[in-house]
Amino acid sequence: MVGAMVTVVTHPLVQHKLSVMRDVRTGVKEFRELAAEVSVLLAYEAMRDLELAPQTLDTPIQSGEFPMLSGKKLALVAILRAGLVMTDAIVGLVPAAKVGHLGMYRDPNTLKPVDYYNKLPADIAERRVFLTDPMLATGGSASAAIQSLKDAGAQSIKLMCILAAPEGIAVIERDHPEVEIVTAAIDPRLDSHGYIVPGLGDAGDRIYGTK
Ligand SMILES: O=P(O)(O)OC[C@H]1O[C@H](OP(=O)(O)OP(=O)(O)O)[C@H](O)[C@@H]1O
Ligand SMILES: O=c1cc[nH]c(=O)[nH]1
Ligand SMILES: [Mg+2]
Repeated sequence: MVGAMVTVVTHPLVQHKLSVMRDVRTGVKEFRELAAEVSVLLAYEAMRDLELAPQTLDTPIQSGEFPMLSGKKLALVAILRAGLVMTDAIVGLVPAAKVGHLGMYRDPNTLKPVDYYNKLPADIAERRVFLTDPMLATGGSASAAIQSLKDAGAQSIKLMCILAAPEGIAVIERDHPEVEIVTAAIDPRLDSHGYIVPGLGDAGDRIYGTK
């Protein structure tokens, strides 16, 4: 734990995979696969507090009471494009989750997020929401996405990212202090173009090969 609301997943597998993602020599296919693997490992931590309730069932040997997921249902929401690789991977762990999409790109001049799509589960107010975006840089995109979720009625939101900058964390803590952040690492700073330093480059471009 760094601040009260930020969890850095320091597991060696996560840290190793993130370092390979950072490597400029890592190609699109491997980068995308690693992003998916890291996302599942982040979800393992982000979902640590899911509720369990005992259920009676029969094993082939004997009946008994065993813990099963209970409580609020889940929603995974991707900030497009790059968050999509994360929800696609995590939904394999929690197949009953509904998946929402928020289309948003960062204007390269103003660094402000531009909305272009919003499709969320109709019952999002009743679900625990895990919002995904690999990069939390200035925090503008994630903060706007969280606001869209709140406007749609979401009550419980966790933000999952692969890499965060202190500036982005500060914006989320300022705008949405109740939102927990789960990340694989916090890098020292942003550059003058709003890129995380040392970072891993442009996540969307590295996932989809668009540069
Ligand atoms: O914290 P911020 O300063 O808002 O920056 C982070 C955003 O920038 C990237 O998306 P981008 O705008 O490149 O869109 P893309 O995913 O479609 O490539 C990234 O995936 C985040 O959504
Ligand atoms: O470093 C950064 C910052 C924003 N978006 C990215 O994809 N990478
Ligand atoms: Mg991008």
